[in-house]
Amino acid sequence: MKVLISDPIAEDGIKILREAGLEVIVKTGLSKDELIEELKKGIDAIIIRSATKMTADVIEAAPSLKVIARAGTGLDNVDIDAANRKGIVVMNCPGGNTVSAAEHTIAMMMALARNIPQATASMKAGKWEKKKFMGREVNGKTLGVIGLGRIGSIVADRAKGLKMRVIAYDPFVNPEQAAKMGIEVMSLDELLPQADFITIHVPLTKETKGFINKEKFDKMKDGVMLIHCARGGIVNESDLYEAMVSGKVAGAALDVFEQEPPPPDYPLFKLENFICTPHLGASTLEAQKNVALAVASQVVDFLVHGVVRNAVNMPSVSAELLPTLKPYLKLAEKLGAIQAQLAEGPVQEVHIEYQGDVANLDTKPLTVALLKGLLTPALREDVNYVNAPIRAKERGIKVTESKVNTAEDFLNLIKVVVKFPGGENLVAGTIFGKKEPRIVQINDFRLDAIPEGHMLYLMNEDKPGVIGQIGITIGEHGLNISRMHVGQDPAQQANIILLCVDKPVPEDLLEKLKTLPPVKMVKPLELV
Ligand SMILES: NC(=O)C1=CN([C@@H]2O[C@H](COP(=O)(O)OP(=O)(O)OC[C@H]3O[C@@H](n4cnc5c(N)ncnc54)[C@H](O)[C@@H]3O)[C@@H](O)[C@H]2O)C=CC1
Ligand SMILES: O=C(O)CCC(=O)C(=O)O
Repeated sequence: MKVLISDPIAEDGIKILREAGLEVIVKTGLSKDELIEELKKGIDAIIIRSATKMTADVIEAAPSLKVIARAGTGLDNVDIDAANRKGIVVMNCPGGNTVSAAEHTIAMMMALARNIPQATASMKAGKWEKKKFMGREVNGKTLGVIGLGRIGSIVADRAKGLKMRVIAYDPFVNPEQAAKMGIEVMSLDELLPQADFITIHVPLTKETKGFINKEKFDKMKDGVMLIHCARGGIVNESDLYEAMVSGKVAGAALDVFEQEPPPPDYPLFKLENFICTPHLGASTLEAQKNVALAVASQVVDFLVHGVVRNAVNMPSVSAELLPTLKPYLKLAEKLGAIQAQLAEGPVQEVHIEYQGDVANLDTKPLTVALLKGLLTPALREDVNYVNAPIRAKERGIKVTESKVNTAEDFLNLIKVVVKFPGGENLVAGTIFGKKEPRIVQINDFRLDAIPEGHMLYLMNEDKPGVIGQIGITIGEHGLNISRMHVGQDPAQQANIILLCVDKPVPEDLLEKLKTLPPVKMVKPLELV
């Protein structure tokens, strides 16, 4: 078995791979064509960090590749859909570099506040510009943390040690749990004008791409300082440039960039109050040792022992059980994803009831798949089929399960109740035939819906002409409806409609649908 290491990892990891009898080829800094050539030489596993881009065409061109392993967290450089199509396992090792990334953030904040990089450059140029580099204390200042996950929480903890007031925006965290850490969770609109320093720790997703833009800079306090060590693309860098030139932002520290490395004429390089590092958040001896050891032992477990750990696209189930569990795993993950997208606030409790045939199976992997579906909209690649229960626990989500031998009107049923502040939702699904997942209940509404692709969930008054009105509005926005499921609740004189559409639902269509008088509620659901 051959392992290609295409980005530098610590020697300790390479040693583990060799000791397990694997042939290790270390070739870093490859161009795309060189990478494809290497992969064609019978490579079974590739170990990458952030520089190697595993795009669809690279993955397609790799004839024997079985696993893509990320020595670190972020998987935005891997086309997971392309890996799924080829049955390639994608794994990462989240957690190993968390402390390093958090410490780097604090280092950037202090360097920014005290002009350390600029003063170093000035002294090395033979100057002594004591007056020029007047700094600021962080003591007593407000730090706004956007994304209170693993890294954000450690940054918050360290900032409290520096006697800062810490406020946070993260719609998926439990505010009570954050309050125990002395962190006040609030809306972004409340956070932006209050923070003296803002630090970003969200993953790069469809929702967070370009998230920190002109509109957000305009709402920030005058003279705010921004630290960004999460992922390039979250901050709109040309809007940041404008905000710095105008003086709105007094200083910015970036570790990650829209383009890595940035082009030589990169505008932000021209600004004195801009400091930067070349994606060094995880570059410590400790983090690199942690992730190299973790990634190497995961690759050995997979190639030598057939055990999958920390995969983002495959659950850990034995080969014999997998065919029976597979349809239920898919259903459970979709139920979790629907619940996440319907919840009107951070999820606090999940109760899963397995009924009928499915109650007689090992339901542990199903609960894990469900939690993965539930947490993926918030955590993306940072949640996988192994760590989903831990991540749910970390976020203070109470998970309970029960089993019943009979399944109401079905042979099998998975019923999920999710509670969030001020409400709860029930979603139930079944497997029709041997493998077809169906959603059969949402709250009081009975229906029969195939959960897949881009969907729209609407609740409307049950009266003539409404469905036509909705259909016309969707058509006017250029979307094609491929399937429609209607559920009725005569008691409430209301319908729910689940529509499958051919592309993601644009914001303006959602806004337009909300203005139709019979429409009581509308939500997009992504079940790709
Ligand atoms: N600079 C570097 O070398 C490193 C960078 N990273 C980056 O840091 C990111 C964060 O890492 P972790 O803290 O381990 O991830 P995490 O998954 O523990 O935390 C991310 C947090 O962001 C929140 N979130 C998601 N979408 C949001 C939104 N739209 N608005 C507000 N909050 C949102 C989630 O609820 C979660 O609490 C990673 O995704 C990775 O891109 C990670 C390691 C090293
Ligand atoms: O491997 C690195 O240097 C970057 C780490 C990182 O960004 C991650 O783990 O998401």
